[in-house]
Amino acid sequence: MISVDEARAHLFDLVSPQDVETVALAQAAGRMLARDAVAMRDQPPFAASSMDGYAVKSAEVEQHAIFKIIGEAAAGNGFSGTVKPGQAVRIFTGAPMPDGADFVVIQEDTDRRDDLLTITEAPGAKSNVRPAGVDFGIGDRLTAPRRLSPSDVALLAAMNIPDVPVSRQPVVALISNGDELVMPGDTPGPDQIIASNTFGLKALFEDVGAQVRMLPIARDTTSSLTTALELASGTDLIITIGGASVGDHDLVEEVTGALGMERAFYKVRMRPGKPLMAGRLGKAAMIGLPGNPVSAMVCGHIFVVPLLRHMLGLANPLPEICTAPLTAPLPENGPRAHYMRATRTGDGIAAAGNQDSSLLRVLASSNALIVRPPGDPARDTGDTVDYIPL
Ligand SMILES: Nc1nc2c(c(=O)[nH]1)N[C@H]1C(S)=C(S)[C@@H](COP(=O)(O)OP(=O)(O)OC[C@H]3O[C@@H](n4cnc5c(N)ncnc54)[C@H](O)[C@@H]3O)O[C@H]1N2
Ligand code: MOO
Repeated sequence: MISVDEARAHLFDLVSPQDVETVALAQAAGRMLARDAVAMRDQPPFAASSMDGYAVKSAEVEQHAIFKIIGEAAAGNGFSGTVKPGQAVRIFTGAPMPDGADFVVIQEDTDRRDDLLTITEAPGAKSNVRPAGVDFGIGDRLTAPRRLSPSDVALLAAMNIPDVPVSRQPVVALISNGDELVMPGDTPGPDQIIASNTFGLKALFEDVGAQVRMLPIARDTTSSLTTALELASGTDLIITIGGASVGDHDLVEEVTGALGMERAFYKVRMRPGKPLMAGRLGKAAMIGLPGNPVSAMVCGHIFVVPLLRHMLGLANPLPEICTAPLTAPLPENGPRAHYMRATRTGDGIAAAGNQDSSLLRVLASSNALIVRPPGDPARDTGDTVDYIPL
């Protein structure tokens, strides 16, 4: 059996970075920026007023000063003249500052009678002028790779970038297999349960930017699993769920072998998730996840999410490792790395009492996985442990 790090290295070797494609800005949210975006303009492109008021010369600003109003500057319609001593221009938020003016007195601090303006309150030192290019200037960059957030999309729009180079989304095929499985909403027979893993994994992988195709559940026959795997052709990553272990009805190894899978590894020194397998199947990478629901989800977090992030071009695709003090002791760990469902609170972190790999309720109420290396000795309350936030 190989270690988690070795398994991840093998997995990364099975894929290449995704091609770059161009998408319209309106479709860019959530996509991975593939090349730096470079601003082609300054923002704002001119010194602009940040308030509604009157543009004047700062040297003349004092309480009781009087000005003659000579015109108006609005957002989108600037004032073309020049402000001379003793003059003011009515100005609105976002309007270009008129030549000659470098201060905006907010209208609450003034009294206007026809064309005469009096400053009634002592204005503060703040000029209420945004310098040209204060947000960004020509040549400023939004650096790649980065997953584009709504704020990034707003910034790209302001930079006047209508088409965005992004990494093509990895297409993932998900194949649950087992005679016991039916889809949520179906009526299970007396020996059947609901296929939950497909849904949890789909959500997990879409959350990091993959496109997921949920294929029909394969039955426990070689022909059914073969058909499902054939339906997955053309995808970047084929993931089977269940049937990975040593039981008579665990067919993934046999069927993928018959289809010519070049196996990279089978079985990892970890818990849950030991019967993980991976290799290449045609042009796609293939991962066989264990069927136990928590094992499948933990392997999704530990292996598949980093693999997808790697395919999308991120330099640091691995899960973030944090540390926290234990609020309850832990027994000695066995020979496999253990990813323990746990709850992180303000006081520290505690593992759930029951770590059975079938318990989705425990997983759903956990917000962290404590990471225990193989052979980790017993730990006391207060000892620092590593964990991965979920
Ligand atoms: N003799 C041994 N038995 C087992 C070993 C072993 O080393 N020797 N390993 C155990 C471990 S660890 C795991 S994990 C499981 C994994 O087995 P499989 O990958 O073959 O999974 P299945 O047997 O098909 O299913 C296990 C369990 O999970 C349920 N399941 C499967 N798919 C789904 C799904 N899509 N949604 C919800 N639940 C699913 C399935 O009904 C079973 O209850 O093997 C141990 N056995
Ligand atoms: O190691 Mo299996 O993946 O616990 O249930």
